[in-house]
Amino acid sequence: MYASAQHGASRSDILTALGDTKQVGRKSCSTSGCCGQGKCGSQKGQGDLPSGLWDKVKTHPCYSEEAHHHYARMHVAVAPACNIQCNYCNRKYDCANESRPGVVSERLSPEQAVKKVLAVASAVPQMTVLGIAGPGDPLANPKRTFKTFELVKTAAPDIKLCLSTNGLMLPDYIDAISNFNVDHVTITINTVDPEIGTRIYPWIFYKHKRYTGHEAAKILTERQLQGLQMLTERGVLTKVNSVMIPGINDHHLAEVNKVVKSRGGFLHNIMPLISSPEHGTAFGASGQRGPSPQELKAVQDSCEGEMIMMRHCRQCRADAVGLLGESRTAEFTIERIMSMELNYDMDTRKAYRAKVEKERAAMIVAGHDALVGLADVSSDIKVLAAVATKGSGLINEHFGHAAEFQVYELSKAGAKFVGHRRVDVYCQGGYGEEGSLASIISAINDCHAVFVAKIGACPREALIKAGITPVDQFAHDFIVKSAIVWFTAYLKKVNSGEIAHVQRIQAGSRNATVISAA
Ligand SMILES: C[S@@+](CC[C@H](N)C(=O)[O-])C[C@H]1O[C@@H](n2cnc3c(N)ncnc32)[C@H](O)[C@@H]1O
Ligand code: SF4
Ligand code: SF4
Repeated sequence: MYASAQHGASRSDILTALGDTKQVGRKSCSTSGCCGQGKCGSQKGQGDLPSGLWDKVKTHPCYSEEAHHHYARMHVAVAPACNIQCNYCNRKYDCANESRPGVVSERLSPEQAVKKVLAVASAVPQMTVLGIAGPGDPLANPKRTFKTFELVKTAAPDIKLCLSTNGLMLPDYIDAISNFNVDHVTITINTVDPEIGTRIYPWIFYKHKRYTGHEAAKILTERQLQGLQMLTERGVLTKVNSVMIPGINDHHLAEVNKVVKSRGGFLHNIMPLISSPEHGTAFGASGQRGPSPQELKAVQDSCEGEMIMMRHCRQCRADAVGLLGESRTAEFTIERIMSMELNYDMDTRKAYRAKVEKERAAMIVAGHDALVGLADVSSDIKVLAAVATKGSGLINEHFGHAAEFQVYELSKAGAKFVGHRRVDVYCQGGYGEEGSLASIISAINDCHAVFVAKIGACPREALIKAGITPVDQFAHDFIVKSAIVWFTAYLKKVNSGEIAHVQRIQAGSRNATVISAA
């Protein structure tokens, strides 16, 4: 969503919260994308949320794009079994360096899981959410799943609980989900047409029986939609994941979006198929490709309407820990946790959140103020910009250390987060830098600029040669504000004839640019 639509409070509320009442009456923005009341944006965004809903999502890194800069999540791998087979999933393949759904290094008992939650919560005060997302299906392992929730709810009551399911057993566990105060549920719905389902799901196991073909896909779809409706009736916020599989369901995802929206889905996360022959999946073996970033964005854009589209999913491992895009899993192995001193202090966590909220408010105000400057420039140009960040909404990563770039679309409406690109880190200790630089340039080739905290002479020169402007004058400043200020200056130069606006070419090969290997 756009900078102008990233929060549920008005600019005045924010300034008041900041204690800056002097500024409350200052001119607020009046561009087409921003009404100056925080309820703005050319499309439905979280700025349009009623405050009750905003309160539910404002510290959830997956349910709020804006929150993902500040808050972390963790998954505990307590659910090994699954009751269906997807052609893109092989849970036996594990690689500690790989971030991809279904991948885990250690499976945990509920008792180990709660110990891990307390260890992470003590060390990472920005961790707000515990999710169970496999490596199989949480509802195919109900005892382990709900035991974990029960233990965590008692030991760490300030942590939100989440689960991610294929939905087959969802209607049977709606009461348990409500009783354990699971705040957020994700259902993977790749199709609402059983015919398409036959190409994604070879079998399901339901009520002690194995089903295949059309019958299997029909049962799965009906149970998923029934479960979604039941969650909506109970007031549980539901995210729908859809894996985009070119040639199979890409043309059908707009229909999925309509159907899940009509049943009360809150957020739609269309994510790219990850498929490599070495993962040992049916799609990997058949050569089924995933979408390019441009194909993914086009489908996400086509679904943008009444339902909020999630574009910042990192397709995490089933034992992921940290901010989205950051991997701290290796710091919290069972062996290490057992020897850790736990210091789970709710007051410290609360104080940390209060500090984060102040910083967040300052960031939003800075974005609003930058939009005021943009309001005076007329143009319908849109450009993409890549950003190197370690979090907190700041440009605070060195070009050479970035393992991903966040991508923003800049237009008169503001700065809108539209995705991220995983890259090989440029600094390789003197070996292989040329190769990684070429692949980074290929991955962000559709961007006009790259915002970094610092950049060396060699990559700077190569980026300029490729037509991408390296921008380091906003080091450690807010991303959204800086991007808008840079874009305002860019438009002014284009309008005065000082520079010519050129369309950027598409980002490079699919393998170089596909989002996260999660
Ligand atoms: C590992 S699953 C665990 C939760 C549950 N079993 C499910 O499928 O919803 C978490 C998410 O990762 C997605 N996923 C698994 N393998 C994938 C792949 N190869 N490419 C893209 N998404 C994948 C699933 O579709 C699901 O939305
Ligand atoms: S439902 Fe989830 S865990 Fe089961 S096969 Fe599909 S992706 Fe894998
Ligand atoms: S997989 Fe996506 S939705 Fe799940 S925790 Fe990671 S970023 Fe959030």
